Amino acid sequence: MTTPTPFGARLRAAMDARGPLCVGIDPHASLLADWGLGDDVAGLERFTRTVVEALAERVAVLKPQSAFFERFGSRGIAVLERAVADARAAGALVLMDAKRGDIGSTMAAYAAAYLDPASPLFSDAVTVSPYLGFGSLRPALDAARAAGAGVFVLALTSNPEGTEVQHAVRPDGSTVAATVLRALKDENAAEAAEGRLGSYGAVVGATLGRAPQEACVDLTIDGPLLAPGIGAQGATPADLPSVFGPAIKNVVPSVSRGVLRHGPDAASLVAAASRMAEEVRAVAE
Ligand SMILES: O=C(O)c1cc(=O)[nH]c(=O)n1[C@@H]1O[C@H](COP(=O)(O)O)[C@@H](O)[C@H]1O
Repeated sequence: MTTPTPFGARLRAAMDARGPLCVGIDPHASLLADWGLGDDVAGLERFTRTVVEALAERVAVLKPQSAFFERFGSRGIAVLERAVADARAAGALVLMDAKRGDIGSTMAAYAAAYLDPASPLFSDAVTVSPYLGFGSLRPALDAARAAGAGVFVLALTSNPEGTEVQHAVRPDGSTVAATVLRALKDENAAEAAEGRLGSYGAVVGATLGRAPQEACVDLTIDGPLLAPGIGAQGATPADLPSVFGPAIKNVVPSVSRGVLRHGPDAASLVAAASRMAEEVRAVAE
């Protein structure tokens, strides 16, 4: 059996070739309505197919938000499966935004769902939540390594409520977020030693302003940093340097509604993503 190319290396190649932008596929009911589509499986299917056809050959990463598919039950999941396969076939990396988190034995089942190449929902990477303890994520971390896939762990999220958990201080004086980031750096050590981007990423909101730099949060995890919050949540690409400092070279800026609101016209979606990619390029260089 051949060893799969690690996710971090595949992501770096995609970022170099296409720019680092991630576009989220978040079929909100309000967006379906704005696009003239029904809030039903047919509308979901049309919305998703339009986004994948417009962007999967262009952007580095597409990030379907599982919740918007789950709300339609098994037929929604079928649309999600198809989107994952079509997007990957067109050359985009698929980051499944599922934010799973559970005890280790259940996490193993989530890993089987998203990180086992035999699964219909197998994705290049998945988002997970570390709030049952970073160690509970071990089955996902191990499954990702075996499959050449990646894991993005919530560290400093874009929403204002996140601070009550993430900024909590542990008995050793470090914050919960810093502990998560340090654990990710350890996971990435082997790939970093070979000079490669690690496969274990952190989620750090683009909305945080200078807070991480002022608090001296160490974002040098040797892996990718997913930065959601651009667009509808108020952040812009121009905010990225002050949030991330020198770690900006590993940032994957993520936008959903800020691009999706330009649909349903495919050319308008492409133009919106291109504008965003250009703004990102201007600040990341
Ligand atoms: O993991 C995520 O993608 C994520 C983490 C975070 O801290 N904040 C955040 O907004 N997200 C997701 O990123 C997307 C943001 O969507 P927009 O606000 O429309 O760009 C949603 O799918 C959120 O679930």
